[in-house]
Amino acid sequence: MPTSGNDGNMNGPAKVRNHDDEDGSKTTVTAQTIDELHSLQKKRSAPSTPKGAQPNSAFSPSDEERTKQRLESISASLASLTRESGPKVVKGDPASRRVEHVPHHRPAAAPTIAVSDSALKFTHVLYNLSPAELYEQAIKYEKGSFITSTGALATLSGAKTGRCPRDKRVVKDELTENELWWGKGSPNIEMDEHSFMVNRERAVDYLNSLDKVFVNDQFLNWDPENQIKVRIVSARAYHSLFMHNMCIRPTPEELEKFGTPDFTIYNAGLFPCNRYTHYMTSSTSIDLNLARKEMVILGTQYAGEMKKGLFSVMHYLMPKRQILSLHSGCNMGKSGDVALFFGLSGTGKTTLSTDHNRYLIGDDEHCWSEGGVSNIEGGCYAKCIDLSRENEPDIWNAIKFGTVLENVVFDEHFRVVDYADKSVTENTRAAYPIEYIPNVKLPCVGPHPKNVILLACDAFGVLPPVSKLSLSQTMYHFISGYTALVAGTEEGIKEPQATFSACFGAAFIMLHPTKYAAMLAEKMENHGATGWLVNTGWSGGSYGSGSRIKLSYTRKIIDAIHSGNLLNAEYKKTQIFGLEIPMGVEGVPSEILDPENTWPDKQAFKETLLKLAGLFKNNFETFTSYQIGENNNLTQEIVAAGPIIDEA
Ligand SMILES: Nc1ncnc2c1ncn2[C@@H]1O[C@H](COP(=O)(O)OP(=O)(O)OP(=O)(O)O)[C@@H](O)[C@H]1O
Ligand SMILES: O=C([O-])CC(=O)C(=O)O
Ligand SMILES: [Ca+2]
Ligand SMILES: [Mn+2]
Repeated sequence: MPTSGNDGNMNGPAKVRNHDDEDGSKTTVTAQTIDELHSLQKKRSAPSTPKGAQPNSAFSPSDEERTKQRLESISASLASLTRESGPKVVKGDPASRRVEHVPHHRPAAAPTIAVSDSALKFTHVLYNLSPAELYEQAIKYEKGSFITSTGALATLSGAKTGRCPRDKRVVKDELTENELWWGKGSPNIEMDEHSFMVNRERAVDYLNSLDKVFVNDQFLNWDPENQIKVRIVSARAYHSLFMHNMCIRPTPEELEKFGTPDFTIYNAGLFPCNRYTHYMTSSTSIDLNLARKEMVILGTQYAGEMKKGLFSVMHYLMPKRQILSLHSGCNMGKSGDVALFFGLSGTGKTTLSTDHNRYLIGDDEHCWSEGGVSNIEGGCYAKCIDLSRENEPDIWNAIKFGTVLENVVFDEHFRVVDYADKSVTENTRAAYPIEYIPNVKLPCVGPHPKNVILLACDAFGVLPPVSKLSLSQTMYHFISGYTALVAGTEEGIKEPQATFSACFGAAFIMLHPTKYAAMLAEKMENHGATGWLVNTGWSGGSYGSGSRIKLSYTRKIIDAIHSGNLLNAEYKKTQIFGLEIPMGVEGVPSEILDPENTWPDKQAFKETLLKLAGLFKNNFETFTSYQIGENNNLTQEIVAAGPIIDEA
């Protein structure tokens, strides 16, 4: 606060003075009290639709009515299903005196047995807070929340720093029993409706026991005809800001018309599930009920569960509308050419779709419909381990005010993040709104893809840096969903671990993989898309002797795919995997294009290649008994497009 020059009291505490003091100075405030001064600081947000008359009343009767309806809707979301109709909800922070609109909530003649003390208390609702408000909530109330030197919000996700796929449950009822993929290899582990309700009640009771909950009303999917309205009820500002960034943010006008959500998440992750509950095998449970359109989270605060839980929902809802949901990144060139980037975690979807020379449509979850592609999300979720300004400038610059930084380590005084530090976890992450990437394509939609790039981080070092795939090879590798990362990178040399995850995201799919594969084949064929396999992993030997392919080389390869130069290059076919590899790529040393050249020990190369081929074959066996598409020809072609191990 500026101090008046002729005040004569420069050393004392600043005084609040009235401006019609004797000196009539304009440098003093008009407020009479500190409270009044504070009340001047915050201006009411303008109502989203201009109301014409009554410029002084910020809330016209219809605004009031709308607020009441919204609180009733939230009260219904939070209602216990075994007691009275819903908790008393109040808008605003309980710590601030400005509490708005207590709805007159009168349960309809509840029987005494249904009345409990919890029915007498209020639950404050912090509804669609802004990033600044969420920062303040996090810093005030959530241990481990700090502002980093670039303005991001550093948070801790608690004991869980990654997803828990084994704790995911899906309600098996008459409908889902037949519709979903169950059994071996499926990510859908069943639970019954009753156990779901036990967990739901547990989550709702926990949330209602708090002074306040956060509620986000947002959208999924940039395709306006297939948009899904989601409500996220959570206990932490971290969760609310994460979803604010990751889902599509409604405009004030859209929020006014929001109405009833299509899907609701109850995130009670701070509270464990009860292992006496049927189907519970740990204190963590992520439960999906498609009939009720609800998800319950207990026993994990890792925010990625919400993001990927909703992705599972989309993997159910979209194929019903003949829309293919994809675990892929997506970008578009200046001339409108769209590329999809599939790959398991850590293979480069976010890194390679964030390309300074192209428009970003999205980094992780998309839909491919009759109209083209659309991003499901409103934000990106980038891995931060070893992040550098040089290699990934756009992601680096996106880590600023508003961005959630999970589980990173920083200097205690300057709050400069050390991205190399894995003390909390190797899975450090940044969640930021997509418009933090400068060349974003808004709205995040594009025409039909021209290139479908399958990313594999092959730590065995035997897959070529790039190969052009036939349609059946694309399907073979899509269904296989291969990558091989190295487990404990710090404990010296370890065998790479091959991972096969159908559709490059088996943890999120709800139907049998062949359903998605058939849709992809049809769309690629109809729109003339070319498939590519890009190894972002090892070259010159397996993990331990070779090294990871330079990101700059991979970027050159991707450039050549986008430009169309690679489509017409000269090719040769590899042994065993039968992959077409180019003789040259601009900016990439030719000798690395055939991995055999880069291995000093040719015998070791051959053995490792055969070993990997065997792993592919074993994995694919479970799919050979399924038919893909309308007739059996495609299935046979796809099986034949895998590696051929000649025993002779
Ligand atoms: N040649 C390369 N190509 C791609 N990424 C590379 C390469 N070399 C190193 N990397 C690193 O590998 C990581 C790829 O992670 P990225 O976040 O892009 O994975 P993702 O596929 O988006 O995973 P998720 O689905 O978990 O978000 C980054 O940290 C990147 O810097
Ligand atoms: O969901 C997460 O935690 C991160 C992610 O994108 C993935 O694993 O594919
Ligand atoms: Ca990613
Ligand atoms: Mn992902």
